[in-house]
Parts: sequence; structure tokens; C-alpha cells
Amino acid sequence: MVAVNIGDACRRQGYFFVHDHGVPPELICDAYSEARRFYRLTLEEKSKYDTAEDSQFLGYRALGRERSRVHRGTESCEQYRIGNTTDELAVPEADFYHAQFPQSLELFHHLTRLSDGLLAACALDLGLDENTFADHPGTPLHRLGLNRYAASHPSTSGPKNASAMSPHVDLSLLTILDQDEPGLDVRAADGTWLAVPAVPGALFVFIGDYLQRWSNGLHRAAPHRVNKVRNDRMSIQYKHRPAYGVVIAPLDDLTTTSNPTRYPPLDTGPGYMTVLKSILNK
Ligand SMILES: O=C(O)CCC(=O)C(=O)O
Ligand SMILES: [Fe+2]
Repeated sequence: MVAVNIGDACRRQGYFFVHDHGVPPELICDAYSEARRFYRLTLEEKSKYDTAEDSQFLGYRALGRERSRVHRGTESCEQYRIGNTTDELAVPEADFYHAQFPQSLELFHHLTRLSDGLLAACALDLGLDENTFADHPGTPLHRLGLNRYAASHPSTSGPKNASAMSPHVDLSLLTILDQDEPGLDVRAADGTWLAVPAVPGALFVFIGDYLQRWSNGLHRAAPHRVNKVRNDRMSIQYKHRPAYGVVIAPLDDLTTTSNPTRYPPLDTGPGYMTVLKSILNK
């Protein structure tokens, strides 16, 4: 039943709300508190955690630090990333980047378990073994982002574009999101932008680029953006990712004469790092 409902949403739109998800609500509150405490530090303090290639891009992204993948302007928010790292690259002192976020780290583990379950449901919907998207060697590079959008943050997103974060699909299998204030828009399959409400107790899930590719387009990656905010806003986004170096190509079982291979193979290790370098290296 769950797989059928999720599968239907993944095929038609690529996003849905999940209720009764088992993630303790107080953990979500605590993660927001940790992020607020961090963002109140001086820029000098926060910049000690500046994101870098050597940190596998964990850590702090100050306002104006991240460029859009779309228009090369900067995004109008501050961000912080915690998560897993791979020993195939220079290994950062992850404890240093996580020290101020113990509850967020706990939340990260809950969201990993929830995502594993959701991905199993996606696989079942596609007629695959439930472990199809999970059974790969290496540490998955899941990430938890804590974003802050202040009403005072200037937008440099280009002349016509008033987004605080410009339209994109996530480089994830799926993303789970909570927002303390509305501001997120998602693009429906018919092209219309819909405002995503902040639903108490529910988490918003959308499919990312990697599941779209792996499913040969049967599950739809949902483009989304954040509007320029009138009130200060925070969001927590958990990106469920494969391990470094997993090659994603449309699965043979999902490739037919009526739905031939739609995407070339993609190595999610170097490919991911190249994108991060292009938007974050100074
Ligand atoms: O802040 C949000 O609601 C969305 C952020 C986002 O899309 C991202 O970090 O990829
Ligand atoms: Fe996103």
C-alpha cells in the first residue's frame, strides 16, 4: 500500500508529504535551535568552519559563498552542511564540523533510516528488489543542510529572478525537507510552480536527479526554488546520496523499446565533486 502510494507520487510528480514518519519532532526543533545558535555567531567565528574542498564541502557557506548552477549569481542564504565523508578523498576532521550540531547529527541518522525505507518503497514500485538502490559498497555521502534566509539578504540572482535559491533539481536520490516558514516552491509536471506549505508534523520529500536517472525517468526529479523571503526563514534538508563513485545508469529492467535509455552513465563521485567545486571554490 505504501509502495503503491509513494510510487504513484514519484511517477506523476516526484514529490509528496510523509506523515507518521517516526522522526521525533523535538529533534527537528533542536536542530533548528543549534542552527540558530550557530548563525548568531560573528562572521569571523562562523568563517572558521568555511566549506572547502579539503572538508569535502562540509561546513559553513556564508552569504554569497555559493554560486547558482544556473545563472552563476550567488544564492541569498547562509548554509551549513554536516554528513558523511569518503576516504577516497582527503579526509577532513568531520568532528570539527559536527561539534556544534549533536542533535542535528542525531536527526541525520533518523532521516537516513527514513530515506532507506522510502527508497525501498520506490524500488518495489518499479518492480525491483527493495535493496536495488541501497546495495552498493562504500559510505553513502548523505548530507544534512541547515539553511538560513534572512529578509535582509540581498538577491544577486539576476534581473528577472527574485529567488533566494534559484530553480534546480537536487544531486540526490531523494531529499527530505522541513521548513519553519513557507518559501519553497516546487514545479509540477505540467510546469506550474506550486507553493509548498509548512505542514506541522509532516516532512516534504522530493525525488532527486540520481533516482530519475536510475529509474530511466520513471520517477521524476522535482525542480524547486526558494522565493525571496519577507520573514526570516530556515530550512533543514537531508539529501540521501549514493557512495562516492557509484555509477548510475538506467537499470536494464527499466529500459524497454518504448522507454529506451534516456541518460548516459554518471559517476556520482567525481561528477558530484566537480559540481561542488564549480559552485563553491573561490
Ligand atoms: O531551503 C529550502 O527550502 C530549499 C533548499 C534547497 O533546495 C537545497 O539546499 O537544495
Ligand atoms: Fe534543493
